Amino acid sequence: MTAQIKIAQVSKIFKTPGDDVVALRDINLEIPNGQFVCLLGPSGCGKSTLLNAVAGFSHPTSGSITVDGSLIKDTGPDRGMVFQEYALFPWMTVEQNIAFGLTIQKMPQELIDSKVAELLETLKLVEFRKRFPKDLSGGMRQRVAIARILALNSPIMLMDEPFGALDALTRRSLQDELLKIWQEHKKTILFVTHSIEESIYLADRIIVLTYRPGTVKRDVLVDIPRPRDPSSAEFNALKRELGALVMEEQQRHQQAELCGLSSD
Ligand SMILES: Nc1ncnc2c1ncn2[C@@H]1O[C@H](COP(=O)(O)OP(=O)(O)OP(=O)(O)O)[C@@H](O)[C@H]1O
Repeated sequence: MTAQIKIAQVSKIFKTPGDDVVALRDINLEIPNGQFVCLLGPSGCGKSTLLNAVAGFSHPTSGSITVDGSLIKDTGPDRGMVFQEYALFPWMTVEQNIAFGLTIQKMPQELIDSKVAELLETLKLVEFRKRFPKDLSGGMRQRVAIARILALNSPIMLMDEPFGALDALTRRSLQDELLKIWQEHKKTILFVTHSIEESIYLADRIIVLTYRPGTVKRDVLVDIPRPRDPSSAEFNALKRELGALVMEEQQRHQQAELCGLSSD
């Protein structure tokens, strides 16, 4: 399956009692099939707002988002979302959580069973299949969340800081698994992070956003062969370059907060 996301002149304004918050302004992005794209920027620059608009959870105030030429009006099976907070059903076991979307689609039971068995294998969850989410570590829960999205076979995976709450080792091992899955299943991935290192480790392309309003500050193609070595010179050169860009936005954020405080 193939997909292409086209974001054209997208702006998003949140109306609040005090003020209007311009979260995104005139975002233009074209994401080809199979590209791994990271949205990078400090807190509040609109990363989640943009991802939610692509997911169809909320609508842009102006502009349009299309997938394969069709306007996004709602959520859809072509776009699977993985959140930071492991959105699993607590009353279902691991295998029931993974099977959920397929059951809803009324897939024949033998097909569901074989699909779930394959995903349990891929995500190294076989021995945990009868457990409930509360009896799993954060890393395990996130594996289940990823398996659940893969079960639906969405050509596009939308991921909102999925590894943000994990320790460094678990995070690296899930990043490696995600890269493997992405290469094997040829997904298009839009991945939100505020970790510069994570974005360089994972992405084909990094979109740095400005702080309020969120606009595209830099569109960077990452031309480093995989597997990428975070201690290599080219990795560190890019890290410094992106670090300077993100820092500028971080400072704008702090200044905006200080101005807000002094006007209180
Ligand atoms: N429902 C809402 N109502 C009002 N303002 C909102 C709403 N949702 C987001 N915002 C504002 O829009 C801006 C962008 O928020 P968003 O959550 O997209 O940023 P982010 O880059 O994902 O940040 P973080 O990394 O902290 O999640 C922020 O200033 C935020 O306060």
